[in-house]
Parts: sequence; C-alpha cells; structure tokens
Amino acid sequence: MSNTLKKEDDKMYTTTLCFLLKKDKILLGMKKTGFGQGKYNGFGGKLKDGETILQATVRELKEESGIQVAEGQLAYVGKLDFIFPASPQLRHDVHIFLVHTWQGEPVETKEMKPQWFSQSDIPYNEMWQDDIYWLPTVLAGKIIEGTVIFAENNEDVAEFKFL
Ligand SMILES: Nc1nc2c([nH]c(=O)n2[C@H]2C[C@H](O)[C@@H](COP(=O)(O)OP(=O)(O)OP(=O)(O)O)O2)c(=O)[nH]1
Repeated sequence: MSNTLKKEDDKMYTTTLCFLLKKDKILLGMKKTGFGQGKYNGFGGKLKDGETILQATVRELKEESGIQVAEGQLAYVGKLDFIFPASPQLRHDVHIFLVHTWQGEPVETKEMKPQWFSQSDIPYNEMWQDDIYWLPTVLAGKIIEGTVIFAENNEDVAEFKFL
C-alpha cells in the first residue's frame, strides 16, 4: 500500500513559465482556459514527451502569445516546486525564464489574452497567490529556488520557502 502511494507521489510533472520584459513593462496574459483560468500569468505549460525544458518554453510561448523566441533568448531565473497537500497529484515544478528580445508582437490566442503592465503595477491580487513572494525578487535580477505549499483549498499559500 505504501509503495502504491509512493508511486503516485513520484508523478510530479514539469512546467515552464516565461515573462517578456520591455523597459519598465512586463507582459502578462489573462488565462482563458485550463489550470489557472481567470488569472494573469506569464506564458508556459507542461512539457510534452521527449521535449526539453527550453523546447517546451519556446513552444508554449508561441502557442499562447504568438511570440517566437530562440532558446538563446531565454534567461533562466529559477525553479519552484508547487505542493498541494490536499491534492498530491497536482504537485509540479515550474522552470522560470525572462525574455528581453523576441520576434513578433503578442496576440490574443485561445488560451491567453496578453496585456502589458508597468512593473510597478503588477496585478498580484489577480494572479497566483504565491507570485508576490517571488516575482519581485526575479524582477530585481536574482535567481531563485523555492517551495510553495498550498492550503487545503489549493489556492491560498500555506507556506513559501526560498531554498
Ligand atoms: N505564476 C505562477 N504560475 C504558475 C503557478 N502554478 C502553475 O502551474 N503555474 C504555471 C505553470 C504553467 O506555465 C501554467 C500551468 O500549465 P499547465 O500546462 O497546467 O496549463 P494548461 O492547463 O494550459 O495545460 P497545457 O497548456 O500544458 O495543455 O501555470 C503559480 O503558482 N504561479
């Protein structure tokens, strides 16, 4: 029995997330479908079988915003582990990137509606609740690694730790 549970716990999946920056602005998208629907976020999603993290980051950005980047235009800024004690199967990690140069203009897609925000006016109250703990640090130029433990409702942050 405990072996079965262990196997389930091991099924953590991997996702990507990237933020475009232009002068003092940050591009966020209002997520229209799927996990995080109704929240502003950067662009990203799950790795497909056989994909590297960089390949998935490039593909998800293109699918969700129409923006094309080369892997060399992705600046790695950190990794977070999301733990949902009430729903262990939701556990996943996210690899985060900043993008300063790219090809094309953001367009609305079936998944995301893109919008530029001033970095001093990021709508944290319409984002994942953990973002305010780490996004300012990322935007200040630091590389982060951390763990987010969500509360029973899978929404509120019970604990945030930088490793
Ligand atoms: N800023 C932020 N992003 C998060 C949090 N949790 C979380 O999964 N994300 C990101 C990682 C991914 O970019 C995205 C979820 O990806 P997903 O693959 O589950 O989304 P999806 O339902 O659209 O599925 P798909 O596009 O891969 O098919 O949300 C969070 O707490 N804060």
